[in-house]
Amino acid sequence: MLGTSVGLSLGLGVAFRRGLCTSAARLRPIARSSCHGPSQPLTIRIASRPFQTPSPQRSTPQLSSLSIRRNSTKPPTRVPTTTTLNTTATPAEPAVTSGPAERPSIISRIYSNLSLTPVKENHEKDGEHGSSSVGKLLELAKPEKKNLVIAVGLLLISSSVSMLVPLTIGKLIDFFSTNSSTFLGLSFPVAAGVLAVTFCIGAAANASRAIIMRTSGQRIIARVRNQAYLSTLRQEPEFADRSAGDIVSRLSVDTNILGESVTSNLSDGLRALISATVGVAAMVWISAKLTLVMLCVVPPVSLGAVFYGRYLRKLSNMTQEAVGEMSKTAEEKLNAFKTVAAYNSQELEGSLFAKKVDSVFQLAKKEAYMTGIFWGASGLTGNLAMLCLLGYGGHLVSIHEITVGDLTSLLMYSAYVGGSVSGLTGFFTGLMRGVGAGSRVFWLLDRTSHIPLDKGVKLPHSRNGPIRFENVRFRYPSRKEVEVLKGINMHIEPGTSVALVGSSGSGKTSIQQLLSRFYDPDEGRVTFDGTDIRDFAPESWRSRIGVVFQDPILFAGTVHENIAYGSPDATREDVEAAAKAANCDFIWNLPQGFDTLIGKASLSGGQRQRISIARALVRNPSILLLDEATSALDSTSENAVNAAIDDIIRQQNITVILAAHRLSSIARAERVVVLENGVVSEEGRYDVLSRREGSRFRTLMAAQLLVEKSSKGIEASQPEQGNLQERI
Ligand SMILES: Nc1ncnc2c1ncn2[C@@H]1O[C@H](COP(=O)(O)OP(=O)(O)OP(=O)(O)O)[C@@H](O)[C@H]1O
Repeated sequence: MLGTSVGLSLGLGVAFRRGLCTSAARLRPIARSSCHGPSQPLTIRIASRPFQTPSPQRSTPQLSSLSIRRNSTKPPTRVPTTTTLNTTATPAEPAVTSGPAERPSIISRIYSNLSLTPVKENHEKDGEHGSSSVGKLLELAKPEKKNLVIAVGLLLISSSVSMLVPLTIGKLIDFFSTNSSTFLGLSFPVAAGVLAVTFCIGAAANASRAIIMRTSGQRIIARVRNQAYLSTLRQEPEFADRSAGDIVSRLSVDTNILGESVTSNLSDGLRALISATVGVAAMVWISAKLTLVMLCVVPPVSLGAVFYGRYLRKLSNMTQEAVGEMSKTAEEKLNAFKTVAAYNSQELEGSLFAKKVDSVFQLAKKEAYMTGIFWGASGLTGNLAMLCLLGYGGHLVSIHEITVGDLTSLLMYSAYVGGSVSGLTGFFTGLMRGVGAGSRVFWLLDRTSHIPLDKGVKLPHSRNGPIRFENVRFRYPSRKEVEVLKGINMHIEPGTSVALVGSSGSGKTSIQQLLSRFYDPDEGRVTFDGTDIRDFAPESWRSRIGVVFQDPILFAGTVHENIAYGSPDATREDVEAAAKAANCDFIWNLPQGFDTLIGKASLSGGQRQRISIARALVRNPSILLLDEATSALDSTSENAVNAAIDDIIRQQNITVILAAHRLSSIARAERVVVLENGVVSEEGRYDVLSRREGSRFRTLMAAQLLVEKSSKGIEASQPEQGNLQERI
C-alpha cells in the first residue's frame, strides 16, 4: 500500500521532473553559446588609423585610435545576444483563451499542439523557422523504419509483461491468504517458473528496445547533423557571419532534441499509451466501481501536476536565461582581461557580475520555494487520494465484492495509469520540442543560398581577362540603410596589379567581396572577360581567385595541409613551388618542414600571412585578392610579405587587386584606384598621382605618412609631406 502511494506520488512528480530535467539539460549549452555566437577571441588593437582625412577641408589626420573588435568578422553585424537553447521548449499556446467558457481543455490543448502551431521561440528571427510537421519528423525516421518496427514490437512485449506485475502480485496475495492449492491455475512452482521466464523475456525485450531506439536515434541525429552542416557550408558567407552561434546551436542541441523526439520520446509515449490503456482495462476488469472512483481522482491530480510542472519549467527557463546572461558577462570580460586590468576595472566588473549573479539567485530562490511546495503538495495529494481509494476499496473488500489481492492490483494499476498519464503529457511536450527543434533544423536543411554554389556556367581553368565594374551600387543585406558603393566604375586589365586606396570604410574590402561573389551588387554589374560574374557558377568562379585576408586563418594540421587547403590535388611539388613564390623560405627550416604541425610551430604574423599567400597561389589563380595583407604586421614581416607580393605582381598571368593602407604596399601596384564616398574619385599610375599637385591620392598619402610616422613617434613636418615621393 505504501508502495502504491509512493508510486502515485512519483507518477504525479514525473511531469514536473521532466520539465526540470530537460531544462537542466539545456543549462550547459546555454552557458556555452549564449554569448556572441561562436566564441571568437576579442582582439584589442591599438591601430594606426590610416587615411583619416578623407575630407578635403580637414587635413589634420587622426593619429591613432584604439579599436576593439572581434576577429574575423568585420562588420557590426547583428549578433544574437543570447543563443538560448530553450527555444523549443515552450509548447504552443492554445489559440483562444478569452474566457472561462472558451478556455481550452487539456484535450484541446493537446489537439492544438498536434495541429502543430509553430512553437514560439525566445529569439525568433524573421523567417528563420522552417515549416514543420509530425509527418516531416516521422519522415526523418523513415530510413530506420525496420528497426523502429522491431523496437515497437519489443515494446509491446515488454509493456505487456510489466503490466502483468500488478495482477500477479494481487493473485499472489490471494493465493497466500486463501491457502489455495493452485496459483494462476498451475501448481505454485510451475507458475513461479512460468512467471520467471516471462519476466526474463520482458527484460530482454525492454533492453533490446532501448538499444535499438537509442542507436536509431543517434543514426538519425548523425544524418541530420551532416546534412545540416553541409547545407550551412553551402550558404552565402553573410549567412554564417550573421548567425554562426545560432547555427551551432541548431546543429548541436536542436538535432539532438529532434533525434530524441522521433525515437526515445516516441517509444516512451507508446509505452505510456499501452500502459494507460492496459492499466485502465485491467482495472475495469477487476472492479468497474472502484475504477470509476480512481479515474475521478487520479487524472485530475495528474493534470494539475502537469500544469504546475509547466509553470515551474518556465521559471526554470528564466533562470537558465539569467545564467546565460551571467556567463556572457563573464566570458566577455575574461576575454578582455587585459583591458579590465589596464583600466583598473576589477571592482566595477565585480559588481556588474554580482548583479547578474543576484538575478540568477532570485529566480533560483523562487524556483526552490515553488519546487518545495510542489513536492510537499503532490506527496500529500497522492497520499490523500490513496486514503480515499483505500477507504472505498476496503469497504468493497468487506462486502466481499473484491478480494484483498484485487484491491492491491487495482491500487498498483492506478499508480501505473497515473504515471502513464504523466508520461503521455511528457510525450506531447517532447513531441512539441521535437517539432520546434525540427523546424529550426529543417529551416537550415531547406534553406537555399542566395548565391547557390553550383548554379551557372563553369569557367575554363586557363581563362583570364579584364575585370570591369560597371556602375556598381551595393548595400550590405544586414545594413540596408547604408549604401557602401554608390556607382563604382573601374577597369582592370588581366595580369596587372591595382591598389585600392581610400579611408577606412571607403569600400575596399567590399569591392573584393563582390569580386569573390560573397555578395552580389544591388545595381550594375561586375564582368570578367565580358561576362557578368553572376553567370558563372560561384564554385567555378572562386576556383579562379586566390584570396588573402588581413587576418591569416590557419587551420589545425600541417603546413602542407594548410597550403593545400582548397586544392586537394596539389602535390608536394606544387605546395613547395607556391611556398617559394610566397617567400616562405622559413618553412624549410622548421623541424619537420612542410609536415610541421601548425600548432607546434610558433609562427610570426608575417610567416602566417605568407603561408596564406602560398595557399592562394597553389591553386594557380587568375586573380589574386590581397586584403590589407600587411596592415597588421611589423616592419620586418611587412618587408617579407611585400617581397612576396612583388614577385607575384611581376608574373604576367595573374591579376592582383590589393586593398592597402600602407604606402609600402600601395607603391608596389602598377595602378592606384582611389575610393571616396562610395565612388572612384581618382585613378592612375602611382608615381603620376603621387606627383600631381592637389591630387586626392596625394592628400591621402600625406595623411597616411603622418599616421605611420606618428605611430613611430616621429613628428612630421610640412616639407616632409611635400617630399612624398622621396620619402617612399
Ligand atoms: N558585412 C557587413 N555588413 C554590414 N556592413 C558592412 C559589412 N562589411 C563592411 N561593412 C560596412 O561597409 C563599409 C565599407 O566597409 P569596407 O570593409 O569595405 O571598407 P574598407 O575600405 O575595406 O575599410 P578598412 O580599410 O577599414 O578595412 C563600412 O561602413 C563598413 O562598416
